[in-house]
Amino acid sequence: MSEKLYDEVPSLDLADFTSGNSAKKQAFVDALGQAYNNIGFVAIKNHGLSEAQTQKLYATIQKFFLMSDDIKQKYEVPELAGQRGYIGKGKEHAKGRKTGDLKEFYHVGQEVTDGDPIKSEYPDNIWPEELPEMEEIALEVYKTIEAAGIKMLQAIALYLGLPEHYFDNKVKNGNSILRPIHYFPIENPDEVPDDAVRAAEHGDINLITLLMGASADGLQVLRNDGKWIPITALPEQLVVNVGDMLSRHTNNKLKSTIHRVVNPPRALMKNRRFSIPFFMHPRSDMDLTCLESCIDADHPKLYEDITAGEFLNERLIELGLKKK
Ligand SMILES: O=C(O)CCC(=O)C(=O)O
Ligand SMILES: [Fe+2]
Repeated sequence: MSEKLYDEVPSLDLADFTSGNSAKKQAFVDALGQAYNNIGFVAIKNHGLSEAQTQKLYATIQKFFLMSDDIKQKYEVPELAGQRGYIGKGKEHAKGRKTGDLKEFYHVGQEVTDGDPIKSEYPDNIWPEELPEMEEIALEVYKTIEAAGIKMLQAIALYLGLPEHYFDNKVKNGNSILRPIHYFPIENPDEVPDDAVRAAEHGDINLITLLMGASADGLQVLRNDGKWIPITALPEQLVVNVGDMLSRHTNNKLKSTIHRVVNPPRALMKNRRFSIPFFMHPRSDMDLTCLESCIDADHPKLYEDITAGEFLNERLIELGLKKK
């Protein structure tokens, strides 16, 4: 691992990868690999998502979260283990914790439209009747970020010495989730548990996460030396990080870095925050067994063989979203 200590998350231009200039493409792959071998996060521009799409989705989800809890709860379906629709305040906690995070969120999943039998594995999306505009913009953003994610995985494949299109079929109609999050205002900080935070420190479950610029500060990533580094993406950037599935598949060559969302100072707890991550998952049958090319005498195999579907199931139980 390179010992470089980053003071901020490196910024890359996805157009360097897609433009057809082979030197730029290679430079992108090298820089991405270096960052993922170390801090596990980059910020990218030219990802294909427009400012207008971003604003429209934010406006829509703000309307949703500002509705009453009674209305929002109509869209909460516990039997789906939080995989679609609304997930209420404090329901999810980080792995290894009991206190729920100070957030509520909404899950939009894959819409399979090409006859792929995988459709039967996925629950239908849930759309709030109060917001007829939500379906179209959420699915448009879903597809656009998914396309950027496929490009990022192509760059990652090249860095790993795999065929460029190694991940393409594995993520085709994959189990990805778009998750608008509302870190709700807290008028009286004494009313929440002392150790409750917006998002306790965690690694993401999936292959990679693509995060749309948040409405406020708070996201921090844990550097190798134990220091928390704030992530301040520019409005035109997506923050893209490695998740546990990819770190497992690469025997930790790529780092799924621990991150968290801290609370604002006590006096500012009444300020809300919104963010929208896209968790890019493969199809459930993807084999996450450590790649042979990532195992050698200095890097013994760290993980048991497991499929993406089995790994996700384990995690949903650990996060409090699914019953055993
Ligand atoms: O809200 C954010 O900025 C990040 C959220 C996050 O890390 C997550 O939901 O996994
Ligand atoms: Fe996360």
